[in-house]
Amino acid sequence: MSTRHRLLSALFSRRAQPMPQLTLFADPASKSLSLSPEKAKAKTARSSSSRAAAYTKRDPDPNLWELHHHQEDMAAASKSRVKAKVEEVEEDNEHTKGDRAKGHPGKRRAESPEGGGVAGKEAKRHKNAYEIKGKVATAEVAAKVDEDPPLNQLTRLLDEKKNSVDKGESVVYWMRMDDMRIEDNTALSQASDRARELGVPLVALFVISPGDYRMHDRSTRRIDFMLRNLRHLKPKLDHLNIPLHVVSFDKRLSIPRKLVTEVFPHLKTTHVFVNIEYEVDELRRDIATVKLGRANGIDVVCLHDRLVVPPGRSRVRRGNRCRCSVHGRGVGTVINGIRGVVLMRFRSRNDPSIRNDTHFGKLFDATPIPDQVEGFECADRDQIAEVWPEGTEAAKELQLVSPLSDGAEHDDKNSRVQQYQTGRNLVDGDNSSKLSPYLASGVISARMVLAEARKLNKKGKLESGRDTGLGMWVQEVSWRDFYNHVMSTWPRVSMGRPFLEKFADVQWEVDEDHLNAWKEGRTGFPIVDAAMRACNKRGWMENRVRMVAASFLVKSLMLDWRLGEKHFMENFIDGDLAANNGGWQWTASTGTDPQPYFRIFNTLTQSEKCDPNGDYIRYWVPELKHLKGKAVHDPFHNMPSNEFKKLGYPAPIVDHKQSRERALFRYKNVGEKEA
Ligand SMILES: Cc1cc2nc3c(=O)[nH]c(=O)nc-3n(C[C@H](O)[C@H](O)[C@H](O)COP(=O)(O)OP(=O)(O)OC[C@H]3O[C@@H](n4cnc5c(N)ncnc54)[C@H](O)[C@@H]3O)c2cc1C
Repeated sequence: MSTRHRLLSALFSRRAQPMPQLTLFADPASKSLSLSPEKAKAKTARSSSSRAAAYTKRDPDPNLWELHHHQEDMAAASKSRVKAKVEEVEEDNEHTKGDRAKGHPGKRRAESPEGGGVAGKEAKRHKNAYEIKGKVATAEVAAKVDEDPPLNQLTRLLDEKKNSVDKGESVVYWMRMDDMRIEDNTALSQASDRARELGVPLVALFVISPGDYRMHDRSTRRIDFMLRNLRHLKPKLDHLNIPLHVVSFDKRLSIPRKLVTEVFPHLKTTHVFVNIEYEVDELRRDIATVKLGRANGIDVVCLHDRLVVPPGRSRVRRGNRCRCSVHGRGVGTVINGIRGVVLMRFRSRNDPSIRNDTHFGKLFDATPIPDQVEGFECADRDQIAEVWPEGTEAAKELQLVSPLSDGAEHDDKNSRVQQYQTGRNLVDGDNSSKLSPYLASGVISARMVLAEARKLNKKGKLESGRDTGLGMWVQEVSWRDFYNHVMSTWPRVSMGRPFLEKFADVQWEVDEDHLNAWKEGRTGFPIVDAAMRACNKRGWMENRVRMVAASFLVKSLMLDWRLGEKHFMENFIDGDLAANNGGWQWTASTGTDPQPYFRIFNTLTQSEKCDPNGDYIRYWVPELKHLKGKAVHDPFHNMPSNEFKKLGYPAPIVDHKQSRERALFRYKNVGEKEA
């Protein structure tokens, strides 16, 4: 058994053996797991060049993004460099100004500086109100963007008749941080076809943007995973004689201009292929790149790749509800309709003569992949790398509940995938695939996993439904598709707005101590604390405990769901805006599928259901490791107070019954606080 598999089974298969504490990472007996100070030393890479350049014609009523771009450009021209934090503050302020400049009086904002419900002076005292301020669009701006979502704008742009472009000397595949693979990659596959047609070499490009990562709350683990995957891909591309060119632009809004005016000309290309990212900022970046490219004789081709079924091709609505179950069946129907999942083939490699080319030959070593990104140094990189190794092969090797695992072909009752139906809500064992980091970074594609899932069905169909483990698993993968559909159709959700605007002004508590207790796993609710400590230590959580921890923050502590959304993004290795936002909005009852506000998770009941023997809690909350029986779920109410005190574990920070009533009142009477 490899070191990694030992570690994985230690971390995930808790029933089988006594669970080691997470200090096992530094286990002296296992040298490969101990921290290496040398490795931890970071080299930082940053390229910064500020060339003022004219930007494309602006709309008379510029949207927020373009406004930001303009302001950033002006700032770049006048100042050489401003510290990262200061920049964000300025950007946030411009955001607010921008809304007003467009004639939006910002009524909600005046009442609720967070764009949500913490009113007046109180909000200003809340440190975290500042953190999320500026990332929350006003209701008016969000509604306007929803009217004509950026994906529609991009689609129209791509459908427009375009002028033919000159041949150029290369074709570029611009790899994004969520399509980090060679296999089944639409843009890469089409770029390689085009290069072959034109008889020119294919070049892979990767853009690092710390400013983008800061703005989008990327976790250090996710960025480290990105770099590891990039390093893993480089020799593979090299083997195909494809150079990987890596550039770094701190200012995310300058990317289209930098690429079109500097990078693409340097790569001597007029044909660029990308896979579309469905987040608002990313779509706007692509719109700008396509427009600017066209104005400069460069064709930027944007393709659907991230999802099994591209947005809009499967029904997500029934009546006036937008439901994943409908979508899940839609995915099955589309795939079975086209007789299977179509995987993209990568057909051609560059001619080896590229290496002797005076220009392209140099690209192979010109831009090394940085060891770390400044501001995103991953403190626990070695441990995280052991648990979540990079590369498509590693994803396929996960011996967990996945159609990709060995043994998955046994679709009898012993099959792990079939057991998913009963096991998926249990957190005390090895019950789910752990593929989310790989799917979020595109190290494997959702098409690849569904193609494997389809093979497991005896009739060769893609099952989707709640009746079998496999069907259920496919449905879970459909959630990923679904939330991307939602985000691209209602971009408001990636602008900090609730999907259901009627809950925008729910009144949130302002309590730094409660927020920190939640983040650090010190709430006195063992299952919540276990989940949050797991999040902090391994950058990942099982779905059920994500829901429990999220529900506790929102409904029990009555803290703004966006604070939790941000914290998860900043810590998870699988941080993904669509899935994370979808999960938070579902839990906060502000989202699509029904989780009505009056359905509030009972933390204790959830704990007993998802961790029946308490093993998960004992593992992550060592203060409770000697507790027997049900006391482990609620030690405060099940132990004499002097015994409880000896545990060194906190008493519950809220009363479940009272907090439930408070949540019910605040959701029912949006904008009000109970007397
Ligand atoms: C509050 C909250 C935040 C979340 N944040 C993220 C996130 O940042 N990134 C992320 O990938 N998932 C997120 N999820 C969804 C889900 O919890 C994880 O995808 C899942 O726990 C990953 O474990 P797994 O790979 O073993 O999943 P499995 O159960 O094996 O499912 C297979 C795959 O299906 C997809 N999937 C499963 N459930 C969901 C779901 N509810 N929504 C979207 N996709 C799903 C994932 O890609 C997953 O890897 C969140 C859920 C909640 C409730």
